[in-house]
Amino acid sequence: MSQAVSTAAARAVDARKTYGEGDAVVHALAGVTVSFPVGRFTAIMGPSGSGKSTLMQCVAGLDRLTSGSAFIGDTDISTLSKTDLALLRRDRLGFIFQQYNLIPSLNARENALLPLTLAGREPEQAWFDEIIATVGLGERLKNLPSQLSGGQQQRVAVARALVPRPDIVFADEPTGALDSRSGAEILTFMRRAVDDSGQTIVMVTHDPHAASYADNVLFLADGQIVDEMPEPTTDRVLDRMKRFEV
Ligand SMILES: Nc1ncnc2c1ncn2[C@@H]1O[C@H](COP(=O)(O)OP(=O)(O)OP(=O)(O)O)[C@@H](O)[C@H]1O
Repeated sequence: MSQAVSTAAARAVDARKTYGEGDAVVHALAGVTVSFPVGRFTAIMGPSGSGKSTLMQCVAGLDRLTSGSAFIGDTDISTLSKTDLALLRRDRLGFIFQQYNLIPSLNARENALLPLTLAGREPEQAWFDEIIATVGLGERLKNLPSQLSGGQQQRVAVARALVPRPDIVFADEPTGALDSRSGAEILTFMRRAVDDSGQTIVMVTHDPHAASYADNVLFLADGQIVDEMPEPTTDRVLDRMKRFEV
């Protein structure tokens, strides 16, 4: 990638991840060097099994590379202990998954504040209020997850990821479980966080329309980055994905 190292919120250098051995070996990542620029929204696409989730998990410190390095800012996370990695994830990263992963016994407000509560940090009230207003949760803050629709639960998960002002938000199929309208709302919130607050977002998706909200799309195939597309549109991403199918 062309971005200077100093503007990378996260990056990977010759990242390799291997599963199994002998005849059964799988090179989930086969030497990926990539940079995720600060204040930009990057989507990762590619056929099933191309290594998208593995790349995200290894750069986000949820899994370890077999070789190569992954950095969050200037921190080489490949060398961190399990405990330091957990602290880095807690203090510097936000996560949004397809399944919202809310705590069933906590209401929407408590769920949205959970990363701060766990870190012993006080919320910045004005910022919290702004995010809650943006994602349209004001009326629902006292509801338990079971009293919310899927789209509303994902709004809570988006608020939970953004409230601590993380260096990066990693999102894995954030709209995968939502209808198209709720999905569009979630993507609009994510886009707004980048445009209005300079949030850095990295998102894995199968959906060309979801990818069109990003500033740049990276295409993976067989564990390698094979293409990228700045300023994507749904149709152009769809066309590029079709070329993987031949
Ligand atoms: N724990 C594991 N053990 C063995 N092989 C694995 C494991 N996790 C992933 N793989 C393999 O690594 C490759 C990349 O998987 P990965 O989940 O990163 O792909 P993906 O592009 O995210 O796929 P999908 O779009 O289907 O979610 C695949 O061949 C997968 O089968």
